[in-house]
Amino acid sequence: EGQLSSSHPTACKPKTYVVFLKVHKSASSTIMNILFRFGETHNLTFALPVNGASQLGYPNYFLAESVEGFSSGNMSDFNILCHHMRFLKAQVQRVMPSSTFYFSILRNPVHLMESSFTYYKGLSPFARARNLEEFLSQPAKFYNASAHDSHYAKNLMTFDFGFNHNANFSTNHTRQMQRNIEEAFDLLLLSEYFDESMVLLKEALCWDLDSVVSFPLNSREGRTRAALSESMVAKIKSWNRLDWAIYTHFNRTFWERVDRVVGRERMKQEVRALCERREQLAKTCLQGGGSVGPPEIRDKSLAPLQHGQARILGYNLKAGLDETTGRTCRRMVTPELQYSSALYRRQFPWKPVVSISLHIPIAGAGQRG
Ligand SMILES: Nc1ncnc2c1ncn2[C@@H]1O[C@H](COP(=O)(O)OS(=O)(=O)O)[C@@H](OP(=O)(O)O)[C@H]1O
Repeated sequence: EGQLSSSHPTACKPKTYVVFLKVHKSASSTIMNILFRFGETHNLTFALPVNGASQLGYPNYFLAESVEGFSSGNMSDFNILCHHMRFLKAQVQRVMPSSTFYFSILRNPVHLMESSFTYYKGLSPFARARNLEEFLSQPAKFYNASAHDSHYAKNLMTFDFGFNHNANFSTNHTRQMQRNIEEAFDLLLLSEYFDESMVLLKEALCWDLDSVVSFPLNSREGRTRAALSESMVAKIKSWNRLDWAIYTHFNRTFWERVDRVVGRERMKQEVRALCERREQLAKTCLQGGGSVGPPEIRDKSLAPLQHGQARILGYNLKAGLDETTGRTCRRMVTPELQYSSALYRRQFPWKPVVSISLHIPIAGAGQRG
């Protein structure tokens, strides 16, 4: 256990009321794992989707009633809300206390869309396009703005934050969105600067380094990643103009915050410490020290959901770990659906778990929770 903990004395008090808007395809599953572990090890209560579902009513707007225990009034003190939702603050505030810390993460829309295309290839906007290049050459041929799953193909971040992903671009409109997000959230992170983001997060939450160390989850194998030409990059930016405006704005405020809160020099040191800790844990926990493709995953309870044309990597744990180390390591590599079900069983042992439902809609099958 000594090998696994590194605690620093701190003057602040760790925050334990947290909302994380889990924006799709933005490293959000890795952050969710961090929150799951912190909540589980500190005995906190999660605002989990009703009936053990994997999302909070998505793609419909979030409703307090989609949280298990809320309607019945059996449960009134929720600490962490972090499953996929379409954000609606007024509803979230019905569940969470006013002192709650709100944060989310953004990703460069170019990479986000490339990831989304591969992962959601079966959905209606993408199903008929042979590849992303073909989709981008004639989006109008494939994209129907009123399709129930259209947001996966356009301005996905805008949609997840609760705005209209098909709205026309105007500077006024994007300013308004940025302002609304700024008012609703205490911290916006960036997937491209994941480690710097974790440093900002631990500072803001007053958590220690070990609480924010993670292994990347939900990562695709390199060969399912499409190369993007300059012209494709330009097309993705203009197709996702609202997302681009949000991303560039919060990219700027991110670095302003780094300068204000941490400073570049200390940031470098903190990131180094985080990387060292991750490498140390990888050596301790992981067979081969890193991720493996789906067929190589031996323990099927640790296999991540495979979807669309993406091949999602997973991990094998080293054999012979002692009990405490094994438990810590296992938590770090447990995929979202399995971990979420385990938390549901822990919180509602008397309720039957219906099934581990897919967290993505199937084309033509309507909306799923
Ligand atoms: N630590 C870290 N740093 C940077 N990027 C990371 C990290 N962890 C996960 N990822 C990448 O995030 C993508 C998956 O995002 P999500 O987990 O949000 O997807 S999902 O919407 O919940 O299915 C997925 O992107 P793609 O591989 O491009 O598909 C992951 O590789």
